[in-house]
Amino acid sequence: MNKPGYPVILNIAGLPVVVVGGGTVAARKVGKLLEAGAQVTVVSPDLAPRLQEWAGHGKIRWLDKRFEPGDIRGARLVIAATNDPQVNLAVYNALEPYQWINIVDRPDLSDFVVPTTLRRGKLSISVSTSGASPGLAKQITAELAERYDEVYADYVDFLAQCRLEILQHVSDQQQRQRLFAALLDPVFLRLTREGKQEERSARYRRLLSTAAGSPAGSGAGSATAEVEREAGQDGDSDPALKQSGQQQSEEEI
Ligand SMILES: C[C@@]1(CC(=O)O)C2=NC(=C\c3[nH]c(c(CCC(=O)O)c3CC(=O)O)Cc3[nH]c(c(CC(=O)O)c3CCC(=O)O)/C=C3\N/C(=C\2)[C@@H](CCC(=O)O)[C@]3(C)CC(=O)O)/[C@H]1CCC(=O)O
Ligand SMILES: NC(=O)c1ccc[n+]([C@@H]2O[C@H](COP(=O)([O-])OP(=O)(O)OC[C@H]3O[C@@H](n4cnc5c(N)ncnc54)[C@H](O)[C@@H]3O)[C@@H](O)[C@H]2O)c1
Repeated sequence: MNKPGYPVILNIAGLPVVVVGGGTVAARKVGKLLEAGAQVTVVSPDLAPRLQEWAGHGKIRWLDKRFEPGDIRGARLVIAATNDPQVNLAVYNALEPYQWINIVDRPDLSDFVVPTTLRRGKLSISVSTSGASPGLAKQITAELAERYDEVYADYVDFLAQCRLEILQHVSDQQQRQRLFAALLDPVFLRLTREGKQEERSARYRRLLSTAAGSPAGSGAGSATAEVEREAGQDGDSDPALKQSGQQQSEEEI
């Protein structure tokens, strides 16, 4: 890869992936593939302990043999992860045009490289140096792990739920954008961190009722009321918010 590449999150669930090699690096790649729900086959005359465990539990298919070109037939993704550059090159040469390959010792020939990824529920933070320094990518991810801690999993679920409700029930575009921006007020993260889910929810309802009351929101008023009815809560409208119609900072709310 000479260019920075095109970052994506692949939906690989249920699709066949072949990993050639059964060492430490192969085990790391397989771990991420299993998290994504891929159907993994490992081709190798031996397996690292984690791979042995997965094979023992039927989580991966193991072909106990040295690589041959027919082993990658039908795979959507292929990972060449042996410690023998000639074998890795042989895997590359066996590819069909529709197959995408990651060669762990040849980023220059690879169709894709794997970033480090920090996961917090639905939040994924991936870091890549495009092969320049995988160690640095790992270090930066460790720093981000402190800043974006486990609380973010619940916080992102909350944002997703609110966003879905707003998309379903608020038809006015400007009104939606204002609500989405207001949802990102740090107060919602703080309340999540403090375990105050009820207060968080009340504030969200207040935000909705404010939107319903503001002049720009008049077109969305009934829809917003519908969201509140469904949630079984009254909108506790906040006059300060109603007046400004702007996103409020944590101090202002
Ligand atoms: C991010 C991560 C994801 C993963 O593998 O899941 C990943 N490498 C990780 C760790 C790591 N890799 C290496 C070290 C030792 C320190 C060092 O050398 O820096 C460490 C650190 C450690 O292990 O602690 C050595 C290394 N890596 C590559 C080569 C070959 C070469 O460069 O030619 C060599 C030299 C081998 C040799 O000695 O000859 C190549 C690749 N490694 C990549 C990904 C891709 C580019 C990623 C990017 O920069 O964006 C790329 C191009 C291809 C690919 O594998 O996709 C994972 C972090 C997992 C985590 O978060 O824990
Ligand atoms: N991309 C990365 O993140 C990264 C990190 C470190 C090292 N590396 C590179 O990855 C290579 C593998 O590292 P490792 O620590 O997993 O090595 P390892 O020695 O632990 O494992 C190598 C595996 O390849 C298998 N193998 C060898 N020949 C084979 C063949 N013909 N067919 C099938 N399987 C075969 C071995 O049986 C073994 O299971 C290293 O040589 C290095 O070049 C890449």
